[in-house]
Amino acid sequence: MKLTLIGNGVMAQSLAKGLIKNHEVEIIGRDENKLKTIQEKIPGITIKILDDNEDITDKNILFCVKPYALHSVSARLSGKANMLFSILAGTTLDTLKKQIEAKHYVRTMPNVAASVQFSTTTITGDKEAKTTAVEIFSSIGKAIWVNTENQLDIATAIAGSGPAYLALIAEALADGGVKAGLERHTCYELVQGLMEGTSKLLKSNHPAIIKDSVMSPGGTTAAGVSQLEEGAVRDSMIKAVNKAYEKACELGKK
Ligand SMILES: NC(=O)C1=CN([C@@H]2O[C@H](COP(=O)(O)OP(=O)(O)OC[C@H]3O[C@@H](n4cnc5c(N)ncnc54)[C@H](O)[C@@H]3O)[C@@H](O)[C@H]2O)C=CC1
Ligand SMILES: O=C(O)[C@@H]1CCC=N1
Repeated sequence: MKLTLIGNGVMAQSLAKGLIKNHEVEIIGRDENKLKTIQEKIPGITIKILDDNEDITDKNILFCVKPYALHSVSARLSGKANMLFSILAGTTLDTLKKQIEAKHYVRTMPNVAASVQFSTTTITGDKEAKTTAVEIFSSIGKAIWVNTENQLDIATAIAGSGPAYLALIAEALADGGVKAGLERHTCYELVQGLMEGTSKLLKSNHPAIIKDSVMSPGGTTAAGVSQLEEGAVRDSMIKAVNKAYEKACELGKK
């Protein structure tokens, strides 16, 4: 299937890198230099500068611009697309329908791990497009269909923004090791392995069981965990997800 990405930013590039393995991919953007660099980095991709009257008739569009750019970019599009897959945080199906013509509308929330085919993507929208949407996003990781846009906004706060939270934790853990005297490259190697191993365990174990199994009475983990509790790490995580969800709702009202 041919997919046309509109936007040449971070997320469009992450998606293009992953999707090119199984699809024909075209990327339309406003920055010629960036497009040329993308073509060098992703062999096989087609690049195109966004016209003032960009014909999207019958195309399958992945809309990848910032939410605030929706109006200005959609004003430059003409014709009726086949499927419109939006990745815009918060932006509702109703808003998309008012701005861009398409036969089917789908909201998706992938993440940057799309570039390594490990995105966790939440999807909702026209039921007629469900099979195709799940197929496309399964080719770049895990695809989860939800029934409401509210669920997608909550998922945005976990898996869309989530790589930033986990990267922040990874960096902080490494900083802790450096403070204690271990070389930084070794700390990053440890953290990378730790994240990968824990992710594998999480596939078949409840988080509380993993935590309990590591925490020996009077041991190192109990000492570390009690410090995390003092820093209100759990509470901060819960609040972070809720703040991000509120922001997605706020973006949807603009
Ligand atoms: N960065 C991430 O991890 C994720 C981002 N998203 C969503 O993806 C979308 C894009 O985000 P990023 O790639 O991070 O942003 P970015 O700033 O890297 O890319 C935005 C793109 O929009 C284009 N653009 C902006 N205004 C334009 C205009 N007036 N005319 C033509 N092109 C215009 C820019 O040139 C750029 O190609 C956002 O809507 C965001 O909510 C969704 C999931 C994850
Ligand atoms: O920060 C944002 O708004 C976008 C949506 C999810 C990840 N990045």
